[in-house]
Amino acid sequence: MNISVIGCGYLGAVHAACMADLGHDVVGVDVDPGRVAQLAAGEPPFHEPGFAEVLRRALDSGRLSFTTDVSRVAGAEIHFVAVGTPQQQGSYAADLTYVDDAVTSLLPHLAPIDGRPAVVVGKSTVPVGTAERLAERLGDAAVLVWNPEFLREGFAVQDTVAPDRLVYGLPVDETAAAAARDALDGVYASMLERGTPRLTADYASAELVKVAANSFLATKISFINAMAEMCEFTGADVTFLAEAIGHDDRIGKKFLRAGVGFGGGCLPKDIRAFMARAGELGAAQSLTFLREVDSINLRRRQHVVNLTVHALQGRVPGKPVAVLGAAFKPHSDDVRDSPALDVASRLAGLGADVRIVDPAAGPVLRRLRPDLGVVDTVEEAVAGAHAVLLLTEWPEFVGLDPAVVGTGVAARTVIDGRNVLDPASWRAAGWTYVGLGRP
Ligand SMILES: NC(=O)c1ccc[n+]([C@@H]2O[C@H](COP(=O)([O-])OP(=O)(O)OC[C@H]3O[C@@H](n4cnc5c(N)ncnc54)[C@H](O)[C@@H]3O)[C@@H](O)[C@H]2O)c1
Ligand SMILES: O=c1ccn([C@@H]2O[C@H](COP(=O)(O)OP(=O)(O)O[C@H]3O[C@H](CO)[C@@H](O)[C@H](O)[C@H]3O)[C@@H](O)[C@H]2O)c(=O)[nH]1
Repeated sequence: MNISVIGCGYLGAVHAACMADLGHDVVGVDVDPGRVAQLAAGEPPFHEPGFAEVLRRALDSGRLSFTTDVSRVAGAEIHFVAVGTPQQQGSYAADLTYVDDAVTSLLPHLAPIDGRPAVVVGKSTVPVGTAERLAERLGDAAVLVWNPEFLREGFAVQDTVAPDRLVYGLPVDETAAAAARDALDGVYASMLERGTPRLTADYASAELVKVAANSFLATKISFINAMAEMCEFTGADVTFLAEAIGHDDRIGKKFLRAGVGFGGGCLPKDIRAFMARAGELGAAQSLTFLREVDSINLRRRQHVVNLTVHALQGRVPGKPVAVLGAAFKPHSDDVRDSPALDVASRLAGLGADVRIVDPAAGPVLRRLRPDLGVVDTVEEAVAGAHAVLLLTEWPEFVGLDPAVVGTGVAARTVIDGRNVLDPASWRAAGWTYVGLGRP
């Protein structure tokens, strides 16, 4: 099928390449000429395992191209909207400017193909009610489907081609809904043939599935981080607690890793936008718990700062501190709302001589935060450090030998912000080990 993808960031670029790899003809459109040039040259503009290979294969097949010229979407049967919906400056609400701009730019190029209406598919994460408003804006020019995306960074390719489920939010008009559903089924045929569950609903339900899922995940993390706080008060071990409660199938083991908390371009801004939307709808009370989820999460960052200040005996200015990790999670170079970067920034703000190292996010960090001391190796980061903070659980950090790391430091204190190191072996090597809710 002929497809266009508007917005080629983490979501759109991976979606475009994967759809072409599945055999569709895809044009990816982005307003950022640098990004388009990189993608067209087969260079991933971000770190995402497996993406470079899919991108290269899709480009070589001749089925994938990238452009800044939105008129090139004419001829596509299906147009995916995958632009950003970041948090507005000074408010919790989502900024829908990019989504509205994308629709505005598409409108002149939408036309029926072989008598079938054009189909616009919203993939961006939006406040409930957005799809209905956009459908009105599209009028007769296209049928709108809301098809939220659930991919995780670090697993984006795998999650795109083998999702847990597909959700379609369809228009009320049954004929339009059937046409749009069939068109989207054509795009996802290989997944549907493998038995991927496909759930259809109205627009509002489909939009809510996405933010409900992210709210649940964020709540799970803040729940275990609240338990970590309780463990800190009682001397109990949150990693044991998580394992023990996780044996109950109703609770499950996933998303119960206590530490410095959640970050990234999704969970933090999505729960805030959800709260903002609830307020607009007069339903703020239904989501007050998310306020607590957010504040537990942010508290963990300050807690790590406090632990570090304590380790430095309150004498922070000028003290070298090694920060291992900058990305919001391993296997990504995304530093959007990253807890690691936030902690590093707060410590730098207190005057610490922060040296931060990340296997993937170094170049991004040098561009975005030239004020921070970004280094290339763990050795450089820990040289002369009075405290070592592990804040992103990259395998190369988890596997560090405490004896080797210890040779470079000024003081052997490690703060394990992800509870991934083995306290016994670090202590045996002469380190003061500080976990988060873990003695
Ligand atoms: N990143 C993820 O893992 C993920 C997963 C699921 C859903 N989402 C949602 O998907 C959306 C996109 O997220 P992202 O992380 O890919 O964002 P991003 O910021 O990485 O990418 C957005 C891209 O859209 C481009 N853009 C902006 N306005 C445009 C326009 N009018 N026309 C064409 N291109 C335009 C930008 O230049 C940028 O390249 C968000 O709503 C996000 O919440 C993201
Ligand atoms: O037990 C856990 C699990 C995760 N995290 C943190 O939570 C954040 C988010 O992790 P994850 O959800 O794996 O990454 P994302 O790529 O942001 O994916 C989330 O956000 C996407 C965008 O909406 C959704 O599509 C995904 O389904 C949803 O998992 C990261 O900072 C993790 O370090 C924890 O602290 N403890």
